[in-house]
Amino acid sequence: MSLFEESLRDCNRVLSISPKYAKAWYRRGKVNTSLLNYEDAICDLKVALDFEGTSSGKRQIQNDLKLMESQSKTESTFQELSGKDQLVIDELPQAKLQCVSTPIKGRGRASLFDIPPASLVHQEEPYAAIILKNFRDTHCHFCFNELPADNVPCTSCSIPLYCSELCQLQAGGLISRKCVTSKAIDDILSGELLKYVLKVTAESDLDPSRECITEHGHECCGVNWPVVLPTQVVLAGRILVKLVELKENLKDLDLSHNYVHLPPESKVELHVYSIVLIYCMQSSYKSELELHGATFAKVIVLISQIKINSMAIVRMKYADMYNPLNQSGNAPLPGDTMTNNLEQVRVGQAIYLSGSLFNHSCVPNVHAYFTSRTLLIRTTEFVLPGCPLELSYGPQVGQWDYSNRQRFLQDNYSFKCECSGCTKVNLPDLVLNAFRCAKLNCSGVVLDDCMVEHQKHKFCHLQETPEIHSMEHQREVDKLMNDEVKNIAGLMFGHSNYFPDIQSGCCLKCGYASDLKSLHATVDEADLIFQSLKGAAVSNEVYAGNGILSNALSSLNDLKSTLHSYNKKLAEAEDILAEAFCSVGEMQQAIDHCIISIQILKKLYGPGHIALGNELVKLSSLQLALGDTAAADTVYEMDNIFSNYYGNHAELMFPYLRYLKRELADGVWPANA
Ligand SMILES: C[S@@+](CC[C@H](N)C(=O)[O-])C[C@H]1O[C@@H](n2cnc3c(N)ncnc32)[C@H](O)[C@@H]1O
Repeated sequence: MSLFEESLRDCNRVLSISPKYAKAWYRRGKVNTSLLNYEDAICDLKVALDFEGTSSGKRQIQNDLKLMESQSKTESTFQELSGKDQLVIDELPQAKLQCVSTPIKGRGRASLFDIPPASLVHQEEPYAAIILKNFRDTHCHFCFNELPADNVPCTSCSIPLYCSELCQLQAGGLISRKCVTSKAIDDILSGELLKYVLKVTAESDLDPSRECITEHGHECCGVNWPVVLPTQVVLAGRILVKLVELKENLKDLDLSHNYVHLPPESKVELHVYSIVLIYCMQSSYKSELELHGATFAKVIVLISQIKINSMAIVRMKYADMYNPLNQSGNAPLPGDTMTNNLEQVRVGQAIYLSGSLFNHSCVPNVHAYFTSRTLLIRTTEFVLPGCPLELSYGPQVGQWDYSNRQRFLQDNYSFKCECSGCTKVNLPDLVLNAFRCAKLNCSGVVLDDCMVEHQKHKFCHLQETPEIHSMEHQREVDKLMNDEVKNIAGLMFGHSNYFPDIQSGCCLKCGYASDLKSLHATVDEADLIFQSLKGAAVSNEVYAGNGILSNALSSLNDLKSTLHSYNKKLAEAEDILAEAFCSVGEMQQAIDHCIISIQILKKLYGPGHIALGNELVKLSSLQLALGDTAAADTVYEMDNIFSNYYGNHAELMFPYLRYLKRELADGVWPANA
């Protein structure tokens, strides 16, 4: 079944009960050979040899040992790809931060000194965390990594599942394994082999200084209420338990909350949930959480604090082909392409007390990610002293337009975003969903009703304080290298007194009026065609002759004559075409469309943004498959982006980076190169 890690743990369990069991050592050696852990495999076989009682058994082990010793000299690709030792990262935040406060955003984090890009500025374990309902059966309830086949359940209620006894123990569970003492085996083994056996059969790798938390303890007494209550309410329960256990029941977590901004029906809901939660917790904490108004009020505030301060713990989801270290343990074959989308999935929800002091920006200068349940925050650009460090709570400029970002932040966090991306005019917001001017040779922007409304809002801001903003706008404009965009922007912001009269359907550059209804109809029609092409590409139903590709190409032309050249829909259409051409083996066409998609995204996000990293993975993979030497530059660019956002953790988070770099270094090109 190729479940090598699981087999290894089974062997360990057997050996902790019966440390002299030669067959289990022999099996362990075989499993370690499959995992290419030759050093351990050789030790396993040596121990097996010492414990083996029969001469035929000893002969067999000796033969295997010889074979393994010669095998271990030839290092394999897979060993390098999965070499976990090389992925152990020991890095602590270096930069000094300060807490600042502004009237609009409240408290926030800022730099004290210059901080170079890719610096780790924050690292924190959660105060409390919980797995999301959809992942209860697939991910470890403590570390949130994917569960192996031999998962370990909670010792009392068997509902939460853990990936190892270590996680079970840290989540407050008990383990039953006995510790093997040297007395039991030192009549046979000595020296290095004795140490090796004791290490393998040790009770657990738990560092005694590490905190063990009764994260779930109170929930398993009686009815399984966490399945029924919303995640945020269960998380509130876990925080209460922690406060009680630390004898700090009355302490306020000092986090901001949105209770006053909530509509009446949401307030009522909060009151009901707080009563239900306290009742549920009575079986474990009757005396600490009394049924009276003060306790309910505390829980109401706590849940509203969780609403705006908790963070989603995310994991990357790869299509099988993407992951060089997939279940089967096979690296992708040379020529395998990685054109599917990489998806981020939210597996858990947690409260990080200091991490929640980072405010939001739609043009963030720091990036948050997670290893296990640890929050890590890294700068993505050079930060000057005193500059606020702001991460994105979800939406970013280039990804969504102004109105969608504002709506998301209002709905989920109850605030009106006042970041620089939302208060200053920026070109991505202008072109992201824009149409193109229908007049010949005009490259102007045409906005529809709702886009006009939002751009007007920003221009009002601009009109109020033109002298402060003009320099900023000039810088914005300079950042964009493309002449066409420079023209549009120059026309709009070039003269400080110029305030264009933005009208829906009219070109901002020449004033020519377009028929918005027919523009929308063309886009809707093309949308349908591209969605069906996408579906066909995913299910491998695109064939050179079935017309679906030529249909999509003609829709692409329609889109090009309707949408502004940097409209995001064009990037998406080019991306779908790249995937479809790849699925029919037309690699050069796939590369060409992929490159155009990336060019558009660069205009929207700016070069070096992580959104481009994923696209560059696709491009480099296609280029490597075709033996295109441009792959070297693409891999270099991709590597820079991932290193900027994930520092030393880049290859740990995205194992295929190592594979792509290695393929490039080895020059593993297909025959037609
Ligand atoms: C997680 S807290 C951040 C810390 C918070 N400023 C404090 O004083 O505790 C999120 C809250 O900060 C404020 N905030 C964060 N980013 C903001 C932004 N870009 N614009 C306006 N308010 C913001 C909002 O009140 C939001 O609900």
